[in-house]
Amino acid sequence: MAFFDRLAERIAATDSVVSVGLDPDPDRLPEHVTDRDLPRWAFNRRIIDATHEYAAAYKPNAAFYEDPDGWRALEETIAYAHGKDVPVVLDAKRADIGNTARQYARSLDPDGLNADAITVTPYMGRDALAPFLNTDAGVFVLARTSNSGGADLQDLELASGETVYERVAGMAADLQGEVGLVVGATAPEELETVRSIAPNCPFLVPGIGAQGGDAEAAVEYGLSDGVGLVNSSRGIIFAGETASGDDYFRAAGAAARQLRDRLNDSR
Ligand SMILES: O=c1ccn([C@@H]2O[C@H](COP(=O)(O)O)[C@@H](O)[C@H]2O)c(=O)[nH]1
Repeated sequence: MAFFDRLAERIAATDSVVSVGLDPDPDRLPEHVTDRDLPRWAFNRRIIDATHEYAAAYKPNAAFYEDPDGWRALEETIAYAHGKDVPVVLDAKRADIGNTARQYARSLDPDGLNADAITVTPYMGRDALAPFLNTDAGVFVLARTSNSGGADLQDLELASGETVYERVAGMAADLQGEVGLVVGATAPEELETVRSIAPNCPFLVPGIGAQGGDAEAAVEYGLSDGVGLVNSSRGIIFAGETASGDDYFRAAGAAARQLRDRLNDSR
């Protein structure tokens, strides 16, 4: 089944558009997982157990797994999320010349990492995105990112009068495939603009919680026909930082539930 149909089913089943970001920063892992064989996997497993009923998706950022043990932890994490029926968006911000992009796209293959969707960067243009598009997997194209430097290039005005991020949104909306857009909740006006350019694209909206973005705008503009994802990573997985033992993970579950409920107030 195509990614956004599966995501729609998951959103309906959980009544949630929350994407739980699995970014297990080694410097912030609780002591009781650091002595395990694969601490990031041990941590993610407990987080998934605590949050899956509120999770429309999980979003591991590849940056937190870029070493041999990390890759094993990521494989285990994705398989475990699938065991709970939760789709996984690999936030890897890939794309490259064709033969290289084809290798990156293996992250979406069942005999690769088996992620359900991936984030890609539009900077190299359409051909660099093509290898990600001819499958049922979801492809979220970075349009207007949540960091302050996102404005440096993405807000530049082109000779046509449109901004770079508007051009990216238009290009992505024209692509064939399971295409969505990444637009940060820290840029609510840009969120509204991108929604008007790409009315049928589901958005992946990071930047709420730790980055202080606008959760209400994320819901108002992030969803297309009810489908889209609003991500929080540190705000959920480290919600229990001052707690210990099982309370640590209970706090993550409570944070995911509270975010679901808060977002649902605006749906
Ligand atoms: O524009 C973007 C694109 C990606 N991200 C990623 O989302 C999470 C956000 O984490 P928080 O802890 O909720 O701030 C993280 O993996 C980022 O790399 C983003 O923030 N903004």
